Amino acid sequence: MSAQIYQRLAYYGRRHLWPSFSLALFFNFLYGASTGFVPLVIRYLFDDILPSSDRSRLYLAPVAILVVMVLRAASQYLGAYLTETVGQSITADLRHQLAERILDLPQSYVDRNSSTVLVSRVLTDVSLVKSGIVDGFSSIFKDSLTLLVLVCVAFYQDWLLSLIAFILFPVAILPILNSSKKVRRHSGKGQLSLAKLASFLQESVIGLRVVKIFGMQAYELSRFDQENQSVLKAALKTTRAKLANQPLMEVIGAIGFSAVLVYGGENVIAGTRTTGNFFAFLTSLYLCYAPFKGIAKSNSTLQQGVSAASDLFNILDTKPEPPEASSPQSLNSVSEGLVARNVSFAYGDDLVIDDLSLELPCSSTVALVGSSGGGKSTIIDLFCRFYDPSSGVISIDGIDIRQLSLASLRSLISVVDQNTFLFNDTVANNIAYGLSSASSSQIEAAARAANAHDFIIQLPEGYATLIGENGTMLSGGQRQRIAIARALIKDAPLLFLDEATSALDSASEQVVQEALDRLMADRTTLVVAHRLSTVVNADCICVIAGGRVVESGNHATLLARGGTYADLFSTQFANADAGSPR
Ligand SMILES: Nc1ncnc2c1ncn2[C@@H]1O[C@H](COP(=O)(O)OP(=O)(O)OP(=O)(O)O)[C@@H](O)[C@H]1O
Repeated sequence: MSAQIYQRLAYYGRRHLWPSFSLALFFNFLYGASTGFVPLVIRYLFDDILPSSDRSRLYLAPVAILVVMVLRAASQYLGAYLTETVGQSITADLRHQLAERILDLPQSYVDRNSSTVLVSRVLTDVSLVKSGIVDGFSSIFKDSLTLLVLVCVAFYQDWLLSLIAFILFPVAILPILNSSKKVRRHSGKGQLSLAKLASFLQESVIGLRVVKIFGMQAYELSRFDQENQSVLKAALKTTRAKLANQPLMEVIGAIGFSAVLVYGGENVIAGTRTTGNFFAFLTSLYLCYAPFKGIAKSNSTLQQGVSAASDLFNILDTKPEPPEASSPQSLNSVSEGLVARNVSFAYGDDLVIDDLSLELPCSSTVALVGSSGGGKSTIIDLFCRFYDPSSGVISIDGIDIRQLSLASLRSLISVVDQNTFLFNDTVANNIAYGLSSASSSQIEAAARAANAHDFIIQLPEGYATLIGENGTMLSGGQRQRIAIARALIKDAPLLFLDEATSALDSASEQVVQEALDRLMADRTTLVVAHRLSTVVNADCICVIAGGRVVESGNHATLLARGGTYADLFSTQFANADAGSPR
């Protein structure tokens, strides 16, 4: 499992193999090799220079050490910088791929997962992967090279003493592997809890009005604290697993060092070993200690990165849905219309659309009405291919929409619903969202047609005004008119209106309805509406109940029939002094 993750991370690294990674390898090797030079100089000093009382060679030694140390410092700087470059570039690639995948995530995935958890998880995971690669992997890499050089130097100096010093090192491998698993497990749980925590906070901020009006601050805080405790527990477990190796390393190091001290010391006293030889060996051993401990420490950082990478790869492996046809077709316009034949669809096991058949002829207006939960919005989602039906066919001009490329299908459709989503950008950019190349005169024309121009020019910076997160600076009716202007600019032949005026008061509704009338002109329109007054002029009204069409016809026919529509209509006009239908 983790081998696959390393493999995939290595795959990302391939692009940076030359020159960054290769040079990083070279400089890290140089760094390790230069460390190994120190004990050799010490041995030379004690065994050759000092006994010979040769002053010229004595002054040469510090010069040599200085040169090597300058080389070492430069290697350290360049090695660290290049490794960081590789790590940062890999994480940038990963971020790009994640953004690409998130923009393509299946709607069902988005329905199942909290958006904040997803977003904050991705962000924390990416930063952990970065630390795993840059801090973890690069330190392990550098320390391993240094350790390798020092062990070689030690064996070169004295294989027997080296054997005594290093014989216990392999004992540390099993506990390290064991703690790696624990670090991965607890760190994964901690990341999830942290993401949930972020989600709580964001929800509380977005829903602050509701929290305050219901006086639920204490309740929200207790929910937060519960998750906060989970984060704390996971963090402490991760820390315990991380720290577990340190004492073991110390003990192994101390045992090795003591054994060398006794055996080597005996040799020096017995005269079978020179002091220089022994001191140089002890120096090698001492120098081994830092990289040896460093490997164990960095391994934990690497494991956290591996755990985070595994979560990110799960997102990357989510198949985009719905799938594109193997050789998708394109349509630039609609000449016949849209037809749904015997379409069924379920959210999980919950059948919501049941053998529905419906026609939306070109240039006509068809209305979907009916009680809440009947499946009207789901029908629009199916027409946009946010979901695919489990059976039946939806076609445009006789072509199954699954055979059309997603881009082509969606270029034929504009949707205006009651929850218009606006981006935290300028008014102009929000209007031009469907056509980023739109000129300012096109934007203004669309805004005028959408009855939005007058309020836009009242804004502090007119069309250049930033409208805040999801257009918080605007009223519901203003947001709707921006959405209508956006649809006008897109100029798609199919228009789906889902309760586009339901959230508005009658004065705003009138202004928005006027704009909608302009938008609907010469377009093929599907309107979902609860207020029947808005759909009486439709060419065809379909009453939806239990995911199927239970009645259809124009207003007059349906009223005359005296069925469900007639009941709905009379109830609405009896309950509300809604005035006469348009
Ligand atoms: N993303 C979803 N996941 C699971 N079930 C869903 C989802 N969206 C809607 N549903 C369920 O599907 C059914 C139909 O919902 P839909 O929104 O299509 O009805 P509707 O007729 O548009 O309702 P309304 O008039 O209240 O907007 C409902 O029972 C709803 O709970």
